[in-house]
Amino acid sequence: MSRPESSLSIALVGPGRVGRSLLERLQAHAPETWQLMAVADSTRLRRGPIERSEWAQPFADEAFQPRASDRDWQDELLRRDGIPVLIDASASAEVADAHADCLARGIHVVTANKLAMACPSSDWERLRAASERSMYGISATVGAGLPVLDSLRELRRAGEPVRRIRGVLSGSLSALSEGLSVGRRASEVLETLRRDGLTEPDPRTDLGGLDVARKLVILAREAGLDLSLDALVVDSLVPEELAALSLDSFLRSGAVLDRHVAQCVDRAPGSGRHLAYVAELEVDGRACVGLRRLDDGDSLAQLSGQGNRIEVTTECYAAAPLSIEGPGAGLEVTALALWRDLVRISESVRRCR
Ligand SMILES: NC(=O)C1=CN([C@@H]2O[C@H](COP(=O)(O)OP(=O)(O)OC[C@H]3O[C@@H](n4cnc5c(N)ncnc54)[C@H](OP(=O)(O)O)[C@@H]3O)[C@@H](O)[C@H]2O)C=CC1
Ligand SMILES: N[C@@H](CC=O)C(=O)O
Repeated sequence: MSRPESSLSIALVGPGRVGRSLLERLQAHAPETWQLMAVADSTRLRRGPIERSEWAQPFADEAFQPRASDRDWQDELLRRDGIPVLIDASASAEVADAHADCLARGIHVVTANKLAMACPSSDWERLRAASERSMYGISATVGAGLPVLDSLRELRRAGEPVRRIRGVLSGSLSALSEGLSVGRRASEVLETLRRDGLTEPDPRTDLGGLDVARKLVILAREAGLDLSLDALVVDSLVPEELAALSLDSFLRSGAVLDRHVAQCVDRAPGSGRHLAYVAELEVDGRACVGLRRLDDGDSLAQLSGQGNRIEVTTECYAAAPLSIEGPGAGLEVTALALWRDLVRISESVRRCR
């Protein structure tokens, strides 16, 4: 006998490229019992319940207000009968800071935003403890939903210690490395990647290695290893003189970027003919991310497009690492990862009834 769907009361923060893709999916496929109770961007708030026909365009009419306190709509989510869920599809530190509070108050959180999971060590214990109170869906934060975080969590629960993680963790840098290998200019490749929704809102977060560093911290934490951003060696592809410019000025500085990236390519460690931006973590805590020249036989040299590959070495997976490969960025795969976490919350609540 099929049981009724759980009713979810959803608030979505960050209806940008990823957020809109998810809203379209929700509008088309969410069970009737799911309600959209709030949508907020950096300045606007639309309170619900919102008519389903308007989910994909929540700010299309004037039915929104300036965004003030989030506490009000969070309180309302908690007062409703449905299961309260916050979806964070922003890249905002302010929204990330609210994850631990929401989880501690009984609001489940589903996020594409990596900032909370990659927080400083001093904040980590609080977030970890809060995520035992409510469900924390983080599948979208690494590999755009490739099943790597689930695998690491299961290895940890099974008592199988992780010794090493190595991989290509950025879809945009994977595609950039491929473009550079065949002689394309960095600025030209970057423009296409931005248009296709593969970069961070500010692509310097990708080029500077910070996005990859955050993902490595998230992988390490999910594997039960102690790593924080300040312990990582990060090789940046962003020239210093472009680091503090406004986004528009940075995007107009293609020639400077191209010269700098060409120097980074010349200086990249290794002797092979394949370029890749590689993340490495050893069990003793040594961790680095940077551009490398890889030999033909290297498994990471075989990637194309926005391909990611994550290799996990454990005692059982010693001779050959556990390897997970697939597209590591993209609006639809990321929205699908968020959707899968929502379905997981809905099903797990249904099972507990
Ligand atoms: N693209 C991809 O392949 C993947 C992306 N992600 C993650 O998805 C997230 C979203 O990326 P993307 O959709 O490209 O980003 P966008 O810039 O397109 O959208 C970001 C959204 O967040 C909103 N926002 C910004 N600051 C705040 C704030 N303080 N409070 C509420 N909303 C805010 C923006 O609103 P406003 O317009 O008002 O600023 C906008 O609606 C990022 O964290 C990214 O790392 C994760 C995996 C893969
Ligand atoms: N900008 C990121 C998107 C996913 O996290 C990437 O390039 O991998």
